[in-house]
Amino acid sequence: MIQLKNVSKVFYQNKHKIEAVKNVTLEVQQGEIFGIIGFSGAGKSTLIRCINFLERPTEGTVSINGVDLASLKEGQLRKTRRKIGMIFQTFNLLSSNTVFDNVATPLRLAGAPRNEINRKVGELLEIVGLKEKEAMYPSQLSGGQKQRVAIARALASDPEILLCDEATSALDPQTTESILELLLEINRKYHITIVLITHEMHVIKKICDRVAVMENGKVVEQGKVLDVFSRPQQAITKNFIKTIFDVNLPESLLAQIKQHDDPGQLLRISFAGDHVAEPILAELAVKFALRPNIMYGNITQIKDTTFGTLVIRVTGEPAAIQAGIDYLSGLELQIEVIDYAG
Ligand SMILES: Nc1ncnc2c1ncn2[C@@H]1O[C@H](COP(=O)(O)OP(=O)(O)OP(=O)(O)O)[C@@H](O)[C@H]1O
Repeated sequence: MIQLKNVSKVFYQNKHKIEAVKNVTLEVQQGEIFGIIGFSGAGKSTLIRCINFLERPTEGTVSINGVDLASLKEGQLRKTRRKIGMIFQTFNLLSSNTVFDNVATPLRLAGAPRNEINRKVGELLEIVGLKEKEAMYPSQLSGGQKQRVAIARALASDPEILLCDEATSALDPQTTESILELLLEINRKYHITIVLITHEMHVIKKICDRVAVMENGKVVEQGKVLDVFSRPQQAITKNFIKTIFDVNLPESLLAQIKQHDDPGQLLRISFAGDHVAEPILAELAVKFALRPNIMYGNITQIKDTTFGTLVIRVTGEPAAIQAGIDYLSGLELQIEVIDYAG
């Protein structure tokens, strides 16, 4: 488990104080994929670099499996760091080394025997799907292939934790998908804890279990991705979600609704997992004699769970509408009455 307690990091540039990370407390459980999202300059890179002490926090503690990194001597810290792999947006491969040699480097540095290196590098290149490219040089590879080499190299030390610093930001959408699939596979097969930073909500949605949202050096919101997605608290979180999943009714539709003689009640229903299959609209009609009309809907996949939102207009007796809302609320659906009058 990774524990960050009240971590702050201050830089000084020409005597100017920059508070890159401010009082961050978070825990990453063994085996989970934890995402940190924020805009450029939010402090994500600095924070993730504090996890392996590439940056030493100015204040606060970082503990890995209960051990405070600040308490370790240089040799012990190096040993702990070997269990924390890292990959970068810019891949950081040695351009004069072949794919094989890039992946072999950590093993050679650790003094592994030649036959062990050959076996392990072969196995790792197999995992990342690049066995046939082992004699090539980084300049002969695509961005996605370079990142695969970097992932294989990071795995060479059998890490328990993999830190990903904007690992897919330099890649096109299709290549991003395949690298995210690979990270997911590595997490599931080898139970490696992954901490990633990104400015793309799509990355969080696809592979993360939990997420922390950073703004101006602070973590302003954190939780399970599904919870944060369905009940975002902060404006910045809502904006990130909006980039991939808009829950709002288009203005033109709203204008049309206002013109109805009996506009009824507008409800936004959000649902996840099992509730996707429930015939709630038919129930409203049959049980409460309401007339539900679908105005707008959106559905998406958040890692393994389906999440959707539906805006409906219900007309009928006011008491029946309230009873219908109570009924939907009882189903553990998230119901929101949209105020369209204003
Ligand atoms: N070594 C450094 N010296 C001085 N200031 C720094 C240093 N590293 C980061 N900063 C500053 O700290 C703040 C946070 O930077 P950081 O790179 O952690 O943000 P980020 O969220 O990762 O942004 P990006 O996505 O653009 O990399 C910025 O104002 C940055 O200029």
